[in-house]
Amino acid sequence: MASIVQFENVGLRYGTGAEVLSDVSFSLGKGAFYFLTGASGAGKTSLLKLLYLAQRPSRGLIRLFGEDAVTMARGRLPGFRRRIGVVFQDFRLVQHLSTYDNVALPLRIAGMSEKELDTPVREMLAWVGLAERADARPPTLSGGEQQRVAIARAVIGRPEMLVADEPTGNVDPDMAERLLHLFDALNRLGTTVVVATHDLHLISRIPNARMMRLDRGRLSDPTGELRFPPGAPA
Ligand SMILES: Nc1ncnc2c1ncn2[C@@H]1O[C@H](COP(=O)(O)OP(=O)(O)OP(=O)(O)O)[C@@H](O)[C@H]1O
Repeated sequence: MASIVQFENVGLRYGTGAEVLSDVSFSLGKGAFYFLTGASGAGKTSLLKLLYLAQRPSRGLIRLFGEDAVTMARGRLPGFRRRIGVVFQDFRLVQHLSTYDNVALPLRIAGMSEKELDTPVREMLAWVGLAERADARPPTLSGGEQQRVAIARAVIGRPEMLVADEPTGNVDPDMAERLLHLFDALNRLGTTVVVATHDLHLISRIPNARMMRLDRGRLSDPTGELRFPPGAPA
């Protein structure tokens, strides 16, 4: 399988603190589905930030979409980021835009006309159960509703890679399953998916997913040979 991401001996420290990620080496296969697990504080969000280019490593090599992401000129970063859909742990919705406009944003940035984007945006809102909340602004939405807007916005543009940080932390189990189904459908269309979660039930729902586990800043399998979850066919 061709790889879309390669990390070699990556380390990350914030400021002058101790390393929060050390000697992290792995590669992600194009079109595969990964879960990232690990205790609170193990470094999951930090690893995802490196993946979506919000953070540069303190040491090591990162290749993304076949290019060196560490030495890449700053001016090229936005173009790369547009190829990645991100569901942030704290949602980061545009507060003054409606639900509809938040979800439409990636399609507008990609140059789609209002006429073209209306149907996909409305279908996506219906899928995440927010058709009735299309005109509401984020401050009037519940945490679970905001999380669903964030997910809809991240997946609507069919990015090459989807990176999601605890994307079902604020919704009930039925909705979590529905959202996972959305990630699975996107994955079947070719998107490489990386989901950080503590939810073992969710992990068991995608039998072909591979596992990455962080333990205090280190991958529990230092060879980077990422494994299928227990009980799944190898
Ligand atoms: N901006 C920052 N500045 C300094 N230290 C940070 C920063 N962000 C994270 N850390 C530290 O890095 C370590 C890893 O944090 P990170 O958020 O990556 O863990 P996590 O596995 O995502 O945790 P959680 O499951 O609780 O979200 C923690 O010790 C945290 O305090």
